Amino acid sequence: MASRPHILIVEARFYGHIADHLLAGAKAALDAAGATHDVVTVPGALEAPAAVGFALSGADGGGTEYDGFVVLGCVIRGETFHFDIVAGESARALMSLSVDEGIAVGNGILTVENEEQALVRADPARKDKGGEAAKTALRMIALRDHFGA
Ligand SMILES: Nc1c(NC[C@H](O)[C@H](O)[C@H](O)CO)[nH]c(=O)[nH]c1=O
Ligand SMILES: CC(=O)[C@@H](O)COP(=O)(O)O
Repeated sequence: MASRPHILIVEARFYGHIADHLLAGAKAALDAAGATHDVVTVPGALEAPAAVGFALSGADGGGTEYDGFVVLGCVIRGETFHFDIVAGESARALMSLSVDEGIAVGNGILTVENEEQALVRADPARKDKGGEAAKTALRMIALRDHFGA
């Protein structure tokens, strides 16, 4: 793994107060690991995979300055099928990017039934899913480096 992994955090701010918690947890985990990071925001979880793709293509059209990616967001079920689309498609697209592009991704997009479930999972002092996603990205960077991939 790079001496100081450089991470892109993609933050979906559909629920800003939830995103704030997730971001705090992710930043704390990256800082504790000695990693550096940049943060970009997107409107919602559906846009998060595209942001990763933009970073991968980059200004020079190839490669990326980032060793890995942490994607943060919160999808809360409403009255319609849209939850399934947003939750399912964002996860599917991130999974496809990680497998097809061989990139290290920590998926910290919460998919929950209500705000209380989201708060418990976003809070760094409780389930800290943002920190968990950051640690996952770092682990996958190390694993990729182990295989020389
Ligand atoms: N309902 C939630 C959304 N919906 C918005 C979509 O993510 C997307 O921005 C919109 O469909 C325009 O393309 N996004 C979340 O992140 N969380 C939700 O609960
Ligand atoms: C997950 C969503 O897109 C959700 O906010 C949509 O709510 P609704 O299904 O009530 O329109």
